[in-house]
Amino acid sequence: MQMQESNQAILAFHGLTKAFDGQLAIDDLSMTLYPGMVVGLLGQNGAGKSTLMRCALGILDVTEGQIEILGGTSDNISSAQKELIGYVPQQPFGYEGFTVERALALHRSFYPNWDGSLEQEWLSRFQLDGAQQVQRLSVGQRQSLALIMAMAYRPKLLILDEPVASLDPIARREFMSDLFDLALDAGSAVLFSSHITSDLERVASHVALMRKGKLVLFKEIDALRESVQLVSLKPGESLPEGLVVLNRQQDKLLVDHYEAAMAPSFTSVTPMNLEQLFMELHR
Ligand SMILES: Nc1ncnc2c1ncn2[C@@H]1O[C@H](COP(=O)(O)OP(=O)(O)OP(=O)(O)O)[C@@H](O)[C@H]1O
Repeated sequence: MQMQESNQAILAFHGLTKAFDGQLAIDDLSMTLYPGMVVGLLGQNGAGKSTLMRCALGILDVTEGQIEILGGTSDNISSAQKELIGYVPQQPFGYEGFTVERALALHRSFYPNWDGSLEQEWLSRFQLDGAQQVQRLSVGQRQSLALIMAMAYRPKLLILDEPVASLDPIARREFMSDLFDLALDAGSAVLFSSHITSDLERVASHVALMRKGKLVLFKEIDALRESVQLVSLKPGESLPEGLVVLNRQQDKLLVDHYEAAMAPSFTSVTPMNLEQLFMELHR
């Protein structure tokens, strides 16, 4: 996907650091999301993904650094800006005691740009019954409802913390393609975390890989297949200039910024899919 750098950033982290009781959860992280970007955030449990999202939304104060969000800053998000942001936390939710229909009616009233036909389309897609009590919904149905609530007003910025973990494969696949359409049609940016690397490969334009609070990799998913490789150096050869070592395991190196011209320096060069890359990074 072609990104226009001249577009105004929708979300930008500048040297973000977040500590809890002196323990770093985010460590000097910088990353910018432009319109049309669907960024898949990948990292082990505790890597800092939810913390990053909660800092972006001003739910958590930052320890150091700045976050720009929709032309403002995360410590002072206006109600007009909030109408342009959709967020689904890892554990939605509220609306206990409401039916699905009443919960949606209340939620809808906060968003002037609510798209009723999109809401109806998704309700039937997820087979949600408007008369059902919210507290009686299954975990996956609640997640579906949370997604409708976060997306039916076509937000400019959509932040989803493991949005599909409880969805069945059919719902997941359909939702994922909607996500992509939303970003492209509405010129929105999406930041979503997921442990399902195949989903991420299918819909993300970019992957952001976090390890222990640091952003280890942030690049277009297509570029990843070229530039990240598992290599073994020929005896006596030194590492080509420009190559960045992400991890080292005996004679195997996981490298970024690989180029075909560097091949003579290695006895083996193995491309990685996202899951393999993730495994190699954490060996
Ligand atoms: N409110 C908090 N108080 C103290 N420590 C916290 C708090 N929230 C998160 N942490 C710590 O920050 C680190 C990052 O947690 P975070 O929830 O961001 O990870 P994550 O990548 O989202 O993990 P998962 O994939 O399990 O959801 C962890 O060590 C966690 O214990």
